[in-house]
Amino acid sequence: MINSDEFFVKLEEQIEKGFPFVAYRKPGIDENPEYVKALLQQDAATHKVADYSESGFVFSPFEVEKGAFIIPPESSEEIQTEYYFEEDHKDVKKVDPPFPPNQLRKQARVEHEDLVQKALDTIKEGKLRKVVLSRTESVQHQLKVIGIFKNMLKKYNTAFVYLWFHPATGAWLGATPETLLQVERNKFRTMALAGTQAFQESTDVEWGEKEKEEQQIVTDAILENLQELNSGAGSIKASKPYTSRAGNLLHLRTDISGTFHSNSFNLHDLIKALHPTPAVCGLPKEPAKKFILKNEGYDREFYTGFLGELNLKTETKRNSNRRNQENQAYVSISKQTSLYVNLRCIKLEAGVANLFVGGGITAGSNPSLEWEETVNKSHTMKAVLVK
Ligand SMILES: C=C(O[C@H]1C=CC=C(C(=O)O)[C@@H]1O)C(=O)O
Repeated sequence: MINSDEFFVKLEEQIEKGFPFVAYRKPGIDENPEYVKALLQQDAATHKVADYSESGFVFSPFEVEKGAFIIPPESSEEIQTEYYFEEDHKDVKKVDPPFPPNQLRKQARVEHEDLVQKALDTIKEGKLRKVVLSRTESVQHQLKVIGIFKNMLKKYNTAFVYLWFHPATGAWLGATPETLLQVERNKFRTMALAGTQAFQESTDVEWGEKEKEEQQIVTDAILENLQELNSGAGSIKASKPYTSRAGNLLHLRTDISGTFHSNSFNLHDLIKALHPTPAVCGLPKEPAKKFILKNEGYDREFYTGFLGELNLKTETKRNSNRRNQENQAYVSISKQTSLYVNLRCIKLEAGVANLFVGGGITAGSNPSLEWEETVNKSHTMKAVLVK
């Protein structure tokens, strides 16, 4: 454990040297949200994932076939610090930087609404049931990359918060509420997260039919894909859908977990079965992906890809006996995979932050409400770009 000033200086030094690194904090109060970890690669080499038997921190684009990056622990220094979430930072201010100019915003609105309308027409023709459509927005920012990362850590304690830097990808940051996959031995967990409304003081809210359906499509598709993969072996459980908060937003969420018989378990197959879920792509998967690539009109790059620890050896210290006066601790070492969907993310370029926002379109969608939803989602990122 090093102090946080030293930790952030080390990240800055990596950027100066042009060496890849990732710094991140996992979500959840019971999983020590105050620990921020980093893997600092000791050279500028590019490592790519071949078959997911590798170990390290993986960073995959939406189109996995373009190749996922990995930072391997054996070429990296691992550091850790404590950095606290600040209660008084948790309200997400509606920050609206004066950029892009109004004219461009109007144009962006028209373009997004036209795109949604095109999806609605395709849904009506029966070619798609759901498609997730997104856009990117460029915003000027006053803070340096480390300052933006600190803001994310302070504001979003229930998200997976990260800063990734690689000379081949540039700097990406995010605070994502969505787990793609967690695996320990032959147990796994995932979630179906979809449906959005603005948070207004309470998580005890009603959901419309459109949001319920949009989320149910994600749950059903995940369960179906997992069952096919598992061919009846082991068990898969799903919770009831419930409301989950992510900054200034609320989503509908179903937790899914299961076990595989160890001999039928292959991490790569599991990832292929899940990514991209209809929470970021659509249903049926292939036509939805084609629609996105053909019509969105920009390259998603790493937005709606996934990232996180892959087969990473993790030490957990536990007290062997709480009443033991000597407070003896034992260390258990396990291989962990914790992957998250890259949502609510920013790609930083000199002076400009590119934000990525999208939403699920089904037969019940309304183009202007879909635009509003992307605007609401953009506040998650805009709020960390200012002092
Ligand atoms: C695609 C995004 O969110 C997904 C995750 C949660 C809720 C969503 C929705 O309500 O449409 C999206 O499926 C995004 O934030 O850019």
